[in-house]
Amino acid sequence: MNRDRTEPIRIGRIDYTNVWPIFHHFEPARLRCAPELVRAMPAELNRRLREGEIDMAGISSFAYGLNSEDYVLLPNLSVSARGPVQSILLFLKSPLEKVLDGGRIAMTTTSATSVNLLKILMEKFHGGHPVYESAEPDLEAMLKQADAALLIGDHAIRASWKSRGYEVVDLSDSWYRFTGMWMTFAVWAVRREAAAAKPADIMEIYEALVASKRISYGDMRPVIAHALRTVGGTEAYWEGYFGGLNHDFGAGQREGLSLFFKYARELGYMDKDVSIEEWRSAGPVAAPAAPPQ
Ligand SMILES: C=C(O[C@@H]1C=C(C(=O)O)C=C[C@H]1O)C(=O)O
Repeated sequence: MNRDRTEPIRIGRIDYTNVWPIFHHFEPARLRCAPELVRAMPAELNRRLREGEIDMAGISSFAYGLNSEDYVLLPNLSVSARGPVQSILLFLKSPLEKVLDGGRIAMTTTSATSVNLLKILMEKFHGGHPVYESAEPDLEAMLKQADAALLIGDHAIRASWKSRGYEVVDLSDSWYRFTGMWMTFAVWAVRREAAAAKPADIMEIYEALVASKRISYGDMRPVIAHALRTVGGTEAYWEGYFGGLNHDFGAGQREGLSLFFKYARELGYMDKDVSIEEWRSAGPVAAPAAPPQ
């Protein structure tokens, strides 16, 4: 579906706390192009962007890989970690050895990246062969049916707070231990036709997102205060949480994401080699070089 280009740009916002540093100081109503914000779970934003219902969004990095030919990626924005992330969690009811040996893992319907990261870790790095199923993100209901449950985002955070003594594996930590690399969970993608039709609007939005991120990183206290008020927890928890997250997309994150795509392809979960194309090489930032005189 191609949207009517006279309408304002529609931006998807992941409805989890992990993106707050990018959005806390982002005020769409103050932008000249007055974009609309649509909040949803990552899997829903992945679908909406793929179907052209929205023009740009933070989406699962895996969903970017699946449809990369339709998208350009905004530089320097992501949800990444190098080591533990605290919100991509596998809760174990049975010992890991049993899970690996044909055990059942219930995986949240809200994710695309972490479900594939889980498969890579279980199969490539642990040599296991679990059985996967999708389930709504409700830990106790998931563990009634399965030996282990994968939750992400605020669902994982809240479940970790009221943990019933399950062993918990932080998948970002596992990825780092096995590869020594960054893991990028979400990237900011723009539909190619939107980037071509409205480059100035995309640039205005992009600069406002990057500015919001810069302000948040200069002082995380307002973001932490907002998280305390709306989600709960303690100040120390949120300091640790935002301290472990990273919202850049540079050489390290790119290298980690390429490796993730390579392993997903190797295991048959990604159907092609993915080349990561950032907007600067496709958009107005890359003005053609002046021809030699
Ligand atoms: C770090 C996180 O990153 C996320 C994980 C995603 C996924 O698994 O598809 C998508 C977007 C991000 O929200 C998280 O949700 O906790």
